[in-house]
Amino acid sequence: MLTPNVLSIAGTDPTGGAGIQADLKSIAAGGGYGMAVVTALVAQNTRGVRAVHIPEAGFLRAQLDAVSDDVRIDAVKIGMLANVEVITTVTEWLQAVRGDAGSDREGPTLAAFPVILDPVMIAASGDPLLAPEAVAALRALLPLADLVTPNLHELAALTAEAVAGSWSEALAQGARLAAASRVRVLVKGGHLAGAAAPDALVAPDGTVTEFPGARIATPHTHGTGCSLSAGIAARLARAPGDWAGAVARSRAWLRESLAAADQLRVGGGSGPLHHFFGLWERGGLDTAPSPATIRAEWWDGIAAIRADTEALGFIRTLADGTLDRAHFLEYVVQDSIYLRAYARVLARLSEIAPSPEEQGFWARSAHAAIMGELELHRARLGDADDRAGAAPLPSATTNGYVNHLLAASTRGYAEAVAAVLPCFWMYADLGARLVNGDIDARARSAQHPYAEWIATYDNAEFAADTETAIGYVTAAAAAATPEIRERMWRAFAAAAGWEREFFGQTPAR
Ligand SMILES: Nc1ncnc2c1ncn2[C@@H]1O[C@H](COP(=O)(O)OP(=O)(O)OP(=O)(O)O)[C@@H](O)[C@H]1O
Ligand SMILES: Cc1ncc(CO)c(N)n1
Repeated sequence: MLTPNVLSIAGTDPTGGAGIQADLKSIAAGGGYGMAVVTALVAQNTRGVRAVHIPEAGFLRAQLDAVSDDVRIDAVKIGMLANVEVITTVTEWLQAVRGDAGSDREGPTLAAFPVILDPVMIAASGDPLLAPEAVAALRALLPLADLVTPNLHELAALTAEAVAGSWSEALAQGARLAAASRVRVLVKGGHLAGAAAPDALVAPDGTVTEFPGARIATPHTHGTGCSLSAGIAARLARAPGDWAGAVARSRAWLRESLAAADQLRVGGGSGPLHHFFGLWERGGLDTAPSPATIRAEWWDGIAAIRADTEALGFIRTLADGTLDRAHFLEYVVQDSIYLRAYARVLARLSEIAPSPEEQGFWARSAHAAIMGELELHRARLGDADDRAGAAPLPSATTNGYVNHLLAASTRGYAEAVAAVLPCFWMYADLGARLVNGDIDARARSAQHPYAEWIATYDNAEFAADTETAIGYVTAAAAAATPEIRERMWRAFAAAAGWEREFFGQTPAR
C-alpha cells in the first residue's frame, strides 16, 4: 500500500501542541505522510494567544497550488481559517482542484479526496481564532467538506443556536447541522460537564454512530480537536469511505495519547497530548536492521564455523573420494536418526507458524525431511541395518544437536526457525561447493566412489527452499525486538556449531 499524502491547512502553534504542528504529528501517528499549508502564524503557547499574523491571500493560494500542482493529495484536514479572505481562498482552491461537488461526486479531471473541516473558532484558552463576521463564510464552506468536527461551542455558532446543555441536545443540534448542510458532523463531547467524553458521527440522513468513552483526568487537552481531525484524515486516507472506523481508531489513539499527556512537561498552561506515546512504547526507538542486513551479518558471523566445517577430515575425504566406507555409513546412520527428530521440529514449526504460507512451508519441509532424505538413507543403509539387526543409537553429538533444536522449538517461533536455519543454509552451501568441485575437483568425476551420493546435493528444489527459509527467518528477525533478535542469532550460531560437530563426529583422516 502506498502511504497516503495528507494535507493540513491550518494555523500554527510554536509550542507544537495545536494547529499545524499537532496536525503533522497526528498525521504521522495515523500512518500518513503529512503536508502543511499555513493560513495564519499564531504567537501562542499553552497559556494563550499573543498575536496572529495572517499572510496575504495570494501567498496562501501560492502555497496551496505548490502542493496540488505537484503532489497527489489523499485527504485534507482544514483547521484555523482566520478570516473571510482565507476562507474564500481555500474555497476557491478546493473548487479548482476538486470541483464543488465534494469527494462523493468526482469530476473526470479533478482529484477526489475527502475534506475534514475542524471549524476552529476559539482556542482552548478562550482567545478567538476566527473573525466573528467570518462564521457565515465558514457555514457556506460546510457543503464542500465531507466531515465537520465542531466542539459544542462551534456547533452552536454554526447552527446559530444556544450552546447545547446536554449530550442529547448536542446530538439533536448536530443532526440539524448535518441535514441543513448535507455534511457528516462529528459532534464532540470534550466540553461536556461530567464524567463522560463521548463523540458521535451524525450523517445528513440523521443516522447516529456514538463513540462512548469516560473522561480522562488530565488538564492537558491543548490541541485535542486539531489532533483528532488530523488523525481522522490520515486514517480515512488509508481506508477510504470507512468514516466510523477512522473516527473509532483516531479516538483510541487520541485517548491513549491523552492518558500519557502527564509524561510531557510543555508549558505552564494546558499542555499538549503525547502524540507518539503508544507508538514509542510498542515500537521502540531502535532502528531495526533489514532482513538483507541480518542475512549478511549472520552468514559472516558463522564464517569461522563454516571454514572449520569445510576443513574437516570427513568433508575433505568425502570430496576427494578417500572417505572410508564404514565411516561414511556411520555418518549416514547418525544422519537418519537426526532427520527423524529434525522432521518433528519442522512439524512443530508448522504448528506455531504465524502465516498460512509459513505453516505450509514448514509442513512441506518436514515431509521432505522424513520422506525424501530418509528414503535415500534407507537405500544406503539397507545392508548396514541388516547387519546391525537393531535400531542404531544416537551419538552424543546427534543428541546434542537434536536437543538444541527441541529446546529452541519451545521458545517461540522466532527462535525455533533461527535454530533450524543452519541445517538448510550450511548444508545447501556445502553441498553446492562439493558438487561444483570447489572443495576438491575430484568430486566432479563420474568415477568418484561417492558420485551417486554427491549428486544428491545437486538439488535446485532444496536450494530454493533454503532461500525461502532464509527469507522467513530474516524477516522474523527484522520484525523482532532487539532481545528476541539476539536470542535468534544465538540459536542460529549454536545450531551452526552443531552442524560442524555433526560432520566432525565421524572419524576420518
Ligand atoms: N478529558 C478528556 N478525556 C477524554 N477525551 C477527551 C477529553 N477532552 C477532550 N476529549 C476528546 O478530544 C476530542 C476533542 O474534543 P473537544 O470537544 O475538546 O474539541 P475541541 O474543543 O475542538 O478541542 P481543542 O482543545 O483542540 O480546542 C474529542 O474526541 C473529545 O471526546
Ligand atoms: C493554530 C491553532 N489552531 C487551532 C487551535 C485550537 O486548539 C489552536 N490553539 N491553534
